[in-house]
Amino acid sequence: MSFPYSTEKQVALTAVRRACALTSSVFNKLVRNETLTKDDKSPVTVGDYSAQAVVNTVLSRAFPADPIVGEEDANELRQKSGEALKHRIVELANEALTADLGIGEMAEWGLGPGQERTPEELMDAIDHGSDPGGPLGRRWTLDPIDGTKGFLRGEQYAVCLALMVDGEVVLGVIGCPNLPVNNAEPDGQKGCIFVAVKGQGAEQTALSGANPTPLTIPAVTPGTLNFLESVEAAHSDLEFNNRVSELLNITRAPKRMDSQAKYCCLARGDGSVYLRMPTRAGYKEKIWDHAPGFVLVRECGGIITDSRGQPLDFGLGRTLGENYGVIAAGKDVHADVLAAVQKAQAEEKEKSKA
Ligand SMILES: Nc1ncnc2c1ncn2[C@@H]1O[C@H](COP(=O)(O)OS(=O)(=O)O)[C@@H](OP(=O)(O)O)[C@H]1O
Ligand SMILES: [Mg+2]
Ligand SMILES: [Mg+2]
Ligand SMILES: [Mg+2]
Repeated sequence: MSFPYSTEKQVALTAVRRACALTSSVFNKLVRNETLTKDDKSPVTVGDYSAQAVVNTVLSRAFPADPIVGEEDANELRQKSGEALKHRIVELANEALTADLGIGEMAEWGLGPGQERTPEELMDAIDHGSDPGGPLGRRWTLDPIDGTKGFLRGEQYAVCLALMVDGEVVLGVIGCPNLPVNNAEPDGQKGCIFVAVKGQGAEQTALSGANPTPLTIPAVTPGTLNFLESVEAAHSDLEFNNRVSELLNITRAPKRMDSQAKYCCLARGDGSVYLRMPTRAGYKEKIWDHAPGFVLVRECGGIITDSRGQPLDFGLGRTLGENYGVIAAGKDVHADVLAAVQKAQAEEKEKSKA
């Protein structure tokens, strides 16, 4: 008997693993070994586009009818000025697609030696990510490099892919090439991939390995609570997190890292609360920044809501709609965090009246 979504899981793991190998190689070739100015955007651009080309190529071969909501589009690459960038992207994407087949990978998914794509096919694959999203039907959402700033710093970033059916996230895969396989050994082996399927639990595997470990968020012992939060102050209200920590009597320092690696750390107990509140009115969170993390947290036994205590709605389009923030935590702590968040919000409201 095969479980629901078992083929989708295998295809998604394959696509994300190949994209992770690609982004690691982009980092080694372009960031580490070449002289680039600090604010040069090209390595991350090359990485984003080529990873989206690879994942979308695999998905559309395996599931030709499925739309994809992807972060990137190929407009810039189709301009004359994008020629050099395009050339590099085509080379990298083809390198990733034509690598030998690994365990569980199928040539029918457009993979393996001899499966090169033309530049046009790869540009079309990138643009296959232009679906507007919505409440009905089956669709994927992809963030080819989440945590672009972390990628450039050589710190945390993630390749993130999820499948939604009628607005419900049913499968999520997050590849974290720089995350230690074991949090207790920060200098040990790095690179892991997380997968969750609705109703079937979640697991972690080393990117170079084959044996998954099931994941459950451990119960938090009082006094050991800590926050997982963004690095960029522009992405999440870190002052607000600070106040919520005070209200919860948290003494441990927050763990800051880029990308949905935060959800992965929560899933395996490397941090106990992921809190992300908006820094300004008007910014709408993108579905690809949260969909895989959402199903991962739930399948690890955690709770994830906005600051009203409502679940996130992935059926509204490319964004989560009006931004009420995100609170993700184990089931034993979520209610307390939610209450503290609401108290801090009430305090802010009082202050703004004064
Ligand atoms: N103003 C604002 N508010 C909230 N979120 C924003 C904002 N601007 C951008 N983004 C999105 O943040 C994604 C990265 O989130 P992180 O948690 O990794 O941020 S951080 O890098 O740790 O600071 C980042 O994802 P990537 O672009 O894939 O890196 C953006 O989609
Ligand atoms: Mg992102
Ligand atoms: Mg991105
Ligand atoms: Mg981006």
